[in-house]
Amino acid sequence: MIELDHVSIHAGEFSLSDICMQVPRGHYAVLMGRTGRGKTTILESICGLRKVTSGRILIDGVDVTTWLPGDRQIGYVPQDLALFPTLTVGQHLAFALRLRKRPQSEIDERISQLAKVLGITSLLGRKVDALSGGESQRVALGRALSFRPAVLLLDEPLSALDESTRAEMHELLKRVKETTGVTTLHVTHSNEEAEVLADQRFELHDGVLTVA
Ligand SMILES: Nc1ncnc2c1ncn2[C@@H]1O[C@H](COP(=O)(O)OP(=O)(O)OP(=O)(O)O)[C@@H](O)[C@H]1O
Repeated sequence: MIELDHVSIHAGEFSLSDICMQVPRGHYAVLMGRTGRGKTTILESICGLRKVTSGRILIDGVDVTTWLPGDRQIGYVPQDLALFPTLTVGQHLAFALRLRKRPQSEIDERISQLAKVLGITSLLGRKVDALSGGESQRVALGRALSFRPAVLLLDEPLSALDESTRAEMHELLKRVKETTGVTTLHVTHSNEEAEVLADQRFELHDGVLTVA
């Protein structure tokens, strides 16, 4: 479960006040709203990349407001993906598990399982710089899911893709939702995406978050 309890956030001149949100465990929620309204700011606060000035953030009932990002068990796919140019696809899938000092046999098994689910087995040895947009999205999603996070945050993951790749990614995200049951918050501008994927829809307008 993701819970924002009367959260306020300041970023330079921009601020959000008294934001409340609840995404029950296993739900797939989308967050919509016009550009510059603070959707990314909310995701960054949930994963700990941005401090909140008041209120609490809870993950599965635990108050993580002051926790470091790495301790929150959150998988995050940022808008620009932030792939590592010097690492291969396989090393991206292994990254979070190596940080957590998981045994090599477990890492190998997880890489092979994830690559199969994401359809990127043939890319495992490739560097990421020459991947297509859809392939890069799959790698970023794999890196975020690798350590079986409690929560997955997706920031406009499909906006740069062509229509048929987007449709493939919708199917993939639906499969991830069904097979992992990970609680997901997905920022999008696409009504179609919301219709295909969402159990729950939030809209952010002029600093007010509403359930649509
Ligand atoms: N570090 C910062 N300093 C000053 N202003 C900031 C900072 N970070 C974000 N902002 C401002 O906060 C506002 C909200 O930005 P944010 O990226 O959260 O919006 P968004 O709803 O995700 O937009 P988009 O749909 O275009 O991605 C914007 O006006 C942005 O310029």
